[in-house]
Amino acid sequence: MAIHSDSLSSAAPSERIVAPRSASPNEESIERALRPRLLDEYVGQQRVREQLEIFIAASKKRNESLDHVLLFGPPGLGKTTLAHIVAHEMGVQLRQTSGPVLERPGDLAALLTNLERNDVLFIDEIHRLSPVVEEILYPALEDFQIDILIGEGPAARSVKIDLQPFTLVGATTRAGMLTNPLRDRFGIVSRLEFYTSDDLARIVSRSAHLLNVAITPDGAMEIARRSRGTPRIANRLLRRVRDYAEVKSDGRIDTATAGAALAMLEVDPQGLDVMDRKLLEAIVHKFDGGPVGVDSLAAAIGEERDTIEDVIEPYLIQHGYLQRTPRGRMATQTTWRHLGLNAPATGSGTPDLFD
Ligand SMILES: Nc1ncnc2c1ncn2[C@@H]1O[C@H](COP(=O)(O)OP(=O)(O)OP(=O)(O)O)[C@@H](O)[C@H]1O
Ligand SMILES: [Mg+2]
Repeated sequence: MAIHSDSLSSAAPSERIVAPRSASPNEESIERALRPRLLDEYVGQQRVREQLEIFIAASKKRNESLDHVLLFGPPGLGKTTLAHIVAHEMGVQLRQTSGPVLERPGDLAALLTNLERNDVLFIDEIHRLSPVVEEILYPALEDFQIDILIGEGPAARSVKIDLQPFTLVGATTRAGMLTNPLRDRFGIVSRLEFYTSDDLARIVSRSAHLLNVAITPDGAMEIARRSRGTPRIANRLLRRVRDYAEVKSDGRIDTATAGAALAMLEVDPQGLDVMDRKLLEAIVHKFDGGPVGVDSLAAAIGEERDTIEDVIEPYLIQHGYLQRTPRGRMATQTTWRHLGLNAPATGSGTPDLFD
């Protein structure tokens, strides 16, 4: 199966300015610098924030580890950020790993046995844990114990090891790909939503402040509106707009500079970028508006299926540009209009549900 986290960074020619995945080590270090450290600084996601605030306060009061937390939602919405915040608010250390990195049961056992009381173990891309590693995790999550096999062949015996109580924070873009036994072991399951423009404008202003960039509230809103509901994209657009403003004017970002810079970056006023338009145009022009299966679509635009499903599609579906039906993906009236086309009359493949 394709590894979606790599598909974008390796696909330099089609690297999207609004691709939510972090593209480079350089960007990662900037992300770290912009990452809020406390729940209070974490903008938006009010429901998730309120829940965590209560559960964290209660566990601290009882001096217990926080219940295991599953965070899911599209890339760039703040899952890693939230995992770090949980550890910070709990006043404990965070150990970080990811599903594909944990190849053998011993890898996980080593991590688990090194945890200190109430620590947070953060497993990113937890849907990609191998079944043998997942097996080790079950008793660890339930009873803070692991069973490991020592020796080989007939002399092999299983030994129980007690662990310190800890909190697993799992993150995934695909909650549907988690096995039921694993999902059932999370006491707190939080779904992150796309951010509103107001929330993103606050994030842009905060980041601008940290980066020492002068920006007007309107300029921040202009960037926010075109960020596909995603803080990672908002921060990335902010940096590119800053470059533009420094070269083309006095460095200050207002509506006009933001608009001009974003137009240059081919992010349209609705925040859709080249890849979004390519996908929508393929459905409309090559498949008469659909329905078209995701594999055919992937082949038509030269993208991985996973990238379409994880990265491109969720936002388009939520904003009514795309409809997912049992027979495949379909363009909507909004899509035709967005591409400056007249939608075909009802009955020719485009649902009229949206008008
Ligand atoms: N609620 C928030 N408030 C302020 N900034 C945020 C928020 N959420 C995310 N960010 C910013 O967006 C960037 C990306 O967030 P993060 O790395 O946590 O996303 P993610 O959900 O883990 O993505 P992925 O699925 O790719 O791992 C962070 O560096 C942070 O600066
Ligand atoms: Mg992450």
